[in-house]
Amino acid sequence: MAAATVALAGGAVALGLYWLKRKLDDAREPPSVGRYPLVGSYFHLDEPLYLSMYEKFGTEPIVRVHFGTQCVYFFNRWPVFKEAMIDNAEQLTGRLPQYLLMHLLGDKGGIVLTDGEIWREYRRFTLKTLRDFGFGRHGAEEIIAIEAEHMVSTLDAAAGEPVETLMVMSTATSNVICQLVFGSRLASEDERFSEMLNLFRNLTQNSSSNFNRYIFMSVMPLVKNIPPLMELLLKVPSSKRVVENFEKLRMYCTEQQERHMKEMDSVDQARDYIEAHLLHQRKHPELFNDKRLTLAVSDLFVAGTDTTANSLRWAILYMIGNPDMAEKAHKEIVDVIGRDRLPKMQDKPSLHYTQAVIEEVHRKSCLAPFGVFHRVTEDITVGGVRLKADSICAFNVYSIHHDPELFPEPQRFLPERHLKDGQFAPCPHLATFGLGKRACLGESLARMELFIFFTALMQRYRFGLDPEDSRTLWHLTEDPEFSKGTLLRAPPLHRIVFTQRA
Ligand code: HEM
Repeated sequence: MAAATVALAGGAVALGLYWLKRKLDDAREPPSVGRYPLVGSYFHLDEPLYLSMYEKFGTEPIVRVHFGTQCVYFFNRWPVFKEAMIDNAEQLTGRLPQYLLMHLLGDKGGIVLTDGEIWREYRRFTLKTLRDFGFGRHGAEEIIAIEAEHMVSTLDAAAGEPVETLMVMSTATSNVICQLVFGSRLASEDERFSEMLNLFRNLTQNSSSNFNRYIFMSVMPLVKNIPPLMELLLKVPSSKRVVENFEKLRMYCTEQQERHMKEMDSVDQARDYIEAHLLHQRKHPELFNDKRLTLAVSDLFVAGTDTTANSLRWAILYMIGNPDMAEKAHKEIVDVIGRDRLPKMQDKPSLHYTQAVIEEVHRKSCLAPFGVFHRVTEDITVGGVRLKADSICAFNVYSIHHDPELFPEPQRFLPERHLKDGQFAPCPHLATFGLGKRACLGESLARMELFIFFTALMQRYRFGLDPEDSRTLWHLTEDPEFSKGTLLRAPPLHRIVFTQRA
């Protein structure tokens, strides 16, 4: 009896001390969305999280969310975001440790999820190689122009019947990556490619994967110290599905690599990313190998396909919502380019209003609302808050892009924000592609694709909603439902009528 009383009293004291410590810790820390022991903020997460964080904590520079015991610091306003990513660029180059990936592959690698020397070398190699193949120069422009021609001929063939846009746009954007990476238009030429596109989508746009992500992040710090937990995690049906999808992706990339390897003996000048890698890995086998190549290739697809495709889908929807702006952009395009040829990058400097529209699409759509999570590599201070090494950080693109001090009337779609005396003057406070050393590696390619595809569509068509769809524009652009728990803020599936202009 006495022992039980002592145990109870001991438990109560421990709980009290825990509560007191947490109160003291919390007083020194930025506000939290709320949390309970062990489960963290799970029961406080109002989805979509980017929106509830903006509505409840819009004026707070940093907000904390607890994924189980793992605290994540969200930079919620521009000054702290910039202070973190620019002033502390080197210390923000870490990523979440990928124990699961390492467990599956026996290795780490790729670009998006890795860090340290492997990331640095892969990022440098990838940027250089894609640049050599015309990333940011004529090579990529030619590839995009061919895809723009295919896109408009698909839309012309629909002859005014409603078209589901995600497939058309993502086929075009993934063909661009296919050409640079595989040297062919696989997205159109291989029947299995649409299955691959669906797998990418499952990783980024499936709201049920939110729960997985929460569990994943919550248990990761424990997995490191308790290996059987990893085995258990891999048996949960939802994580099993993610692993299976990932495996299919990996197998597909491996097949493409093997096809290239067979032809490699006769090649001393690389024609695409895979060949460049295979040649490079002969010289630097200590860092570059087949497994890491597969991961780097799937990173380029996951990061480079649906991002650009969905920005285009947003642009079309915003033009439907703002027909006067659509007419103004169309007139500018026809005045500068005419109707007889497709747009080129050389036209860009003359198309001020069109560029401002695209910039406003980036601001308003907040495509990747939390970017990709970062890990702090050594102790730093941001916004007066001490972030210890291994702290996890992210940024809330939605809060930054809807800050009324930076963007008056933030809910309005206003291309004029990015014009000065009629000239394109992009607003410097956009977080679309991230900032600093880990900013989007594909930004220049994405911008080139968006310019050519969007301008080609605006030159040729009027856009309209499917008359048989009962949903309004609000359901497709503003309804919080469709972006609950997803990594990408993509409009729900819908069809658009493309009417050729006279
Ligand atoms: C509108 C289109 C796009 C948007 C909005 C976008 C946005 C982003 C964002 C927010 C990040 C994370 C930045 C950070 O961690 O702080 C990122 C990373 C990345 N993006 Fe993009 N992206 C787009 C297109 C592309 C394309 C076309 C490619 C492919 C060539 C690409 C490849 C990557 C890669 C490889 C990373 C990881 C970089 C690293 O970790 O070092 N992205 N992107």
